[in-house]
Amino acid sequence: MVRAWYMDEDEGDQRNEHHKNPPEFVDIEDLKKLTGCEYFKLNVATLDKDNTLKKIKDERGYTYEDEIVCSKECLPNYEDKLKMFYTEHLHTDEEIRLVVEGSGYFDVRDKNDKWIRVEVVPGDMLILPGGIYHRFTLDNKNYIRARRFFIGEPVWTAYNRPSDDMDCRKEYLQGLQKGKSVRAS
Ligand SMILES: CSCCC(=O)/C(O)=C/O
Ligand SMILES: [Fe+2]
Repeated sequence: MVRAWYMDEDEGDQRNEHHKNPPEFVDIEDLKKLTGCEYFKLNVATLDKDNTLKKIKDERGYTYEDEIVCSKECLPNYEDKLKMFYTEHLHTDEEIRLVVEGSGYFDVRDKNDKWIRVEVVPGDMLILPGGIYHRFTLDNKNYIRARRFFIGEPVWTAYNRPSDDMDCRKEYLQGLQKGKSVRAS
């Protein structure tokens, strides 16, 4: 099962786990309520043979798909990209990632603006709603390979915080208050 926890305030190495003392874990139902993030566990070995991924894609309208590899060797402008990923930002649309190899951390702000760290490993499909403030970092193993999905033509634009006046941000916050799942704007 995916692991998620509230982060400490330590400014040290972003690739460490950053647990509070004592650790405060967040289960998947609470993650959804607190952030609007959705999660599916898939079997990487049978991904293209079983119907689970296809069903999710069809139901959610994901028509675009590609793959990203984050490693020194494979990611052009590696250092700059990683800095960009770890700068708090939002997107107008969902950010959908399915990890197929390696691992990393997505940090998402909860409804009280606290950081929750979500550890992603192979088989984890994490869906961040449009309008949520978040960031991503590799862990100490420095490698992740993930499939990215999108509804229609992909838009990767990141809007750094503060972007509170954006419609997608306002809609996200309204949806969160009503306890609704928030999707793309
Ligand atoms: C594992 S995917 C790399 C991170 C990324 O694509 C992104 O947009 C972070 O916000
Ligand atoms: Fe992002």
